[in-house]
Amino acid sequence: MVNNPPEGPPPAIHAHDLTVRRGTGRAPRTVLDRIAFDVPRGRITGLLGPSGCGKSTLMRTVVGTQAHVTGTLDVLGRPAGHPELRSRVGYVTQAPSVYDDLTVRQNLDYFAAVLDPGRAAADRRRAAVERAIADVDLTSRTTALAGNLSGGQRSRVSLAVALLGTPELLVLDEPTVGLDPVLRRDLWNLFHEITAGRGVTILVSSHVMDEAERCHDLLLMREGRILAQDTPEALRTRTRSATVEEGFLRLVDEADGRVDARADAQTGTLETETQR
Ligand SMILES: Nc1ncnc2c1ncn2[C@@H]1O[C@H](COP(=O)(O)OP(=O)(O)OP(=O)(O)O)[C@@H](O)[C@H]1O
Repeated sequence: MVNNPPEGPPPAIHAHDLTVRRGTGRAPRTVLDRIAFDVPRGRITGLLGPSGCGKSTLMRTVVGTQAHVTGTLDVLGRPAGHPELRSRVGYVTQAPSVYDDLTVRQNLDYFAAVLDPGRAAADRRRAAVERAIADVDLTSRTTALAGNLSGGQRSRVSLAVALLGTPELLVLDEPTVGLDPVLRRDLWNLFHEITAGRGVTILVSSHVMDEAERCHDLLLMREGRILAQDTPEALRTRTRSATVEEGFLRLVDEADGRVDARADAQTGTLETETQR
């Protein structure tokens, strides 16, 4: 691998010269454009940027479900999409992938059976389901139909499914969309517990800049490129900004050569929580 510091463990994700094209026909669009970044292990890395900048595409590429990929993308020391990564990487898509007509426990039993099939694995599956339900704090709702749960609870079921295989890396695509501030805080606390307690690496996307402050590290994206990779504090200091959002806008202006036009950039580049 290239660009790794000599000391410390290798990053959970290493990308170099990574390009993704999407769309059919003669002229597919370049959605990720020769990007390079590292995601350190055992930390929460936030992937932030405006709607349409390529966050979901990058996540799909990391979990190996995206076509038309060129360049280098190593995940947990293997090329993205390697079969060995199936049980080592958990992925939660934007829409909660649960069956509404099954209960919480039935959903988890089903996904556990897909992940670890066979009679011989029954005890292991039962233990994994119990642990995942406890992890997301849904022990009191195991017999509820998923279709009758609140948005936050459904997100938790999706997260529990992703936790079933005890992944080393969790890829979470905008898990807090549509949740109220209390549920968002609870979910972020859960992410921190998962990372601190088990050393799991989390790559989580959001287009709400407030959430940047909850991450250990940030990848700021814009129009298919990485604008910055930093900790929230380093980003604020480097850009002499009070918030990550302000720092992001300053970087956008610098990239556009519009350092004096920040007021323009504030008009809708990003969504803040108060606007949602
Ligand atoms: N199936 C597709 N075919 C062609 N282009 C696509 C397809 N899906 C997404 N795109 C384009 O790729 C770009 C990146 O989309 P992507 O969904 O990765 O962005 P995003 O940052 O996750 O957006 P959001 O925050 O709204 O989910 C967008 O310009 C989008 O129009």
